[in-house]
Amino acid sequence: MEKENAIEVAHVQKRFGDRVVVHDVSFAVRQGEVFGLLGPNGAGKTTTLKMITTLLRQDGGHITVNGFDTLTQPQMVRRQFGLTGQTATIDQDLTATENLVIFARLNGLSRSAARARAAELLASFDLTNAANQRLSEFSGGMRRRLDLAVSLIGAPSILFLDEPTTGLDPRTRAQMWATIRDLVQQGSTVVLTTQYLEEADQLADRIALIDHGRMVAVGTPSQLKQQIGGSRLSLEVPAASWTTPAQAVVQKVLSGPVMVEKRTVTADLGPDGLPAVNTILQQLQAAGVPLSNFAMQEPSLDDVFLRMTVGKN
Ligand SMILES: Nc1ncnc2c1ncn2[C@@H]1O[C@H](COP(=O)(O)OP(=O)(O)OP(=O)(O)O)[C@@H](O)[C@H]1O
Repeated sequence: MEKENAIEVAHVQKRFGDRVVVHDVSFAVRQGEVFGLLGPNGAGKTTTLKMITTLLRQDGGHITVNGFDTLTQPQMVRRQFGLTGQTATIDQDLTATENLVIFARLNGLSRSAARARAAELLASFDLTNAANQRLSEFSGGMRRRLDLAVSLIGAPSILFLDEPTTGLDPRTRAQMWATIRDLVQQGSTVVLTTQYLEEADQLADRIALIDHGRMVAVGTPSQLKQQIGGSRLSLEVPAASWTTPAQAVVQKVLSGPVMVEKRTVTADLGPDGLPAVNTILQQLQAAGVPLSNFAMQEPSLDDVFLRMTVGKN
């Protein structure tokens, strides 16, 4: 059976004064997936997230979260999710346990249930040893993990992570990724915004690419990569004199442009893919063109990002 979408955003628009910062954006987030909102600075990611989480009202279009409308049922919508990126709401002078207990009590848990939930979350975020440490003594990575723990107190089915690993070192970032993957394994739906393409590539099942308030593309990381031309073929010949015959063979098989730089011939494979590579290799052999190196490279999300977005004016 087809699962209901966790979030539906339909033709949403947002203006600040006369300036339209989100134009007719539509997408759906499926239950249990990690959905990445990606785009350059000022693209409208945070504004979109704020509308979904009822912190801002859209000027046009509809948004539902687990079937509840953000404009007419905002309280029901708020019960569906946890939100991180709100470290400001955490008290620096209190310990990790005290902070978690306060949030758990605010979520309606009894004193003993709140303490139990705090201990459970500290354990799952590897913070048990820091349970009685004040947050002012926490490192950036520990704080980020506690922030995520706080957002999970109410066991939400949807989690919004606004740039969850900005400013973290590579090891701590990898730990956060593992934590997020665990949450998804347990059935959570995650929407994350990120500036890190690698993060989107690592975590997101699907990505919406936003630029200047418009949706530029939506799809799995590999669909987005294919949209900008599929894999790239790169052939290196042992001497510069071989580049012309090698280029001629590649040009005969592929329709797009073939580039030559020193002893290397490169071209986008386009939709022809592997069969074209086979033909090229056979024809090179038949023409007696030797190769010193051969590579096929998938475009990176960086390539997608750079080709599909313009960024700030
Ligand atoms: N309250 C506001 N009033 C006026 N303009 C705003 C307001 N909030 C955001 N904007 C503008 O809307 C545009 C989109 O901002 P938004 O914060 O959604 O972008 P973003 O994609 O999250 O960018 P970043 O990656 O830099 O966080 C920006 O040009 C921003 O200056």
